[in-house]
Amino acid sequence: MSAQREMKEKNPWHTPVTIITVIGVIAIVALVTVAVLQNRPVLQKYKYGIVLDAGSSHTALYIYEWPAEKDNNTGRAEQKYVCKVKGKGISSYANTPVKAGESLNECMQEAKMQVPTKRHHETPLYLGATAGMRLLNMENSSASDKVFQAVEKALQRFPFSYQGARILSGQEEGAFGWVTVNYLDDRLKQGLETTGALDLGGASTQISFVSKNYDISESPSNSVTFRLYGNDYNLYTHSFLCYGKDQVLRMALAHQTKSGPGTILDPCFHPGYLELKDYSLLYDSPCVSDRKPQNATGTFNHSGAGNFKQCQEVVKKVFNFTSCKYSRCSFNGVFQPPLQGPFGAFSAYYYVMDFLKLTDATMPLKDVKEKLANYCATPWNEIVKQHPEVPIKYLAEYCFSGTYIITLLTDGYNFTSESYSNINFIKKIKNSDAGWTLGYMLNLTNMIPAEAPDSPPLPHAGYVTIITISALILFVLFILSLRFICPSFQKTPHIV
Ligand SMILES: O=P(O)(O)OP(=O)(O)OP(=O)(O)OC[C@H]1O[C@@H](n2cnc3c(O)ncnc32)[C@H](O)[C@@H]1O
Repeated sequence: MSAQREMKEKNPWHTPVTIITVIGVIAIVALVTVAVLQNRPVLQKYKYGIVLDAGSSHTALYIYEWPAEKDNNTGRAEQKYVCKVKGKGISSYANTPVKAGESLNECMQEAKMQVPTKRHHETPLYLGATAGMRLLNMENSSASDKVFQAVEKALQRFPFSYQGARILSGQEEGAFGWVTVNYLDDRLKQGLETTGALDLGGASTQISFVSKNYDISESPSNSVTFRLYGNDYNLYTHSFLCYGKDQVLRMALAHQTKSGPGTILDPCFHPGYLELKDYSLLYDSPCVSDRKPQNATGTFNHSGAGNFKQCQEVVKKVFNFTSCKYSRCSFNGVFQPPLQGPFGAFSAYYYVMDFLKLTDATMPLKDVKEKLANYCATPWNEIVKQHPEVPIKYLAEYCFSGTYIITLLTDGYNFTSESYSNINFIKKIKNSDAGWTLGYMLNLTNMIPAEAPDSPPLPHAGYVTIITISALILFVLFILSLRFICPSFQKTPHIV
């Protein structure tokens, strides 16, 4: 008997405190394990959406993906893939509509490879056309219908869930660009101050921003209201048709050639630049067709003078600053409330300013103008030598486009030397291109809820930490209380 008791007293595993401690530790480990495993992220599955941006200059196909179990709520849709369609925009196939459809095949085949086969049938496919088709539709609506028929036929051959092809209004283009920028920046979900959107295309340009001082009643047609994640937004947006950079170049050239001279000395092109151009091609657009001079010859010599200041004067002539029936206007008698907040400028704003190395937001406006003036004055042969990799068409136009951008922002939209520093020239936000396509898809798939989704009060790590600490505290209190209530649970055994 006494040997047995001696063994028990020597072996600490046999004391009640030890047994309770072991059981307690096992319980805590089990509790924490369950907490960790239960909340462990499950293997992610994705859903997809495809949007074709049928612009005036070209078409691009975007594939977006988002976590399958979170659509409608918390998962963020992101750009997975982009395919640039070869050739020009679909509006350029007005005389050969079937080719508009065929031009999309290569990118659509790519899309088939990019989206997992089992998701093909549930993947929505949209085509949105912008200013190129807006102009074609104005000019020749039956040609525009035929282009759409051909495009529809081509897209319906693919196994995706085809949702239609249509022309976006300028207002939609502006508003969805704004949604994209603010969605990708997580500004909508967090209810933060929003970023305005400046989009410069080939045939139209859009400005969209939220302004505290915007009285909708002054110009209801410029207002778009949203309720997103529980917040109300009253967005000002305007799209200027014909004010994309390709159409403005036509207008500037039309202005310079209006008296029908054989040669024009254009300050917006580099000294030494000389190109024989076709009058009928220049005037082949509703933006300029009414200005075609009666006695115009077949061609004209387009030569460069490379003078930024004079170029600004030429560019200013495409704007009408004289009439405004509202309290304030941008140009062409269009209402614009006071500018507010930061702005993201994308599409051609970015392509041009990036090439000119003028995207640094800290660069003062006067330095931007100075650099641009130097660039415009550089002889054409030097420019070509310095940039052998850049297509000649783009290269020839950067002086003009840069000057147009600065003139549009300052004289057109009224950005000052101070507020110019609020503009960020952006291409992508978190790997997704800035543009209207993502906002368009989010809207059509109802992926941004009007009300804020319920979210767990704590993040996963916080939840596990609190469970662990609480369990440990409870356990220590339990052991202490046992010792207090029942002195026989003392650690030192009493030997009788
Ligand atoms: O919105 P719309 O007006 O329909 O036009 P788009 O959709 O075709 O417009 P993009 O944003 O694709 O392009 C805008 C313009 O920028 C031009 N562009 C594209 N890449 C460029 C680059 O690398 N350098 C200079 N210009 C570029 C293009 O030719 C257009 O004139």
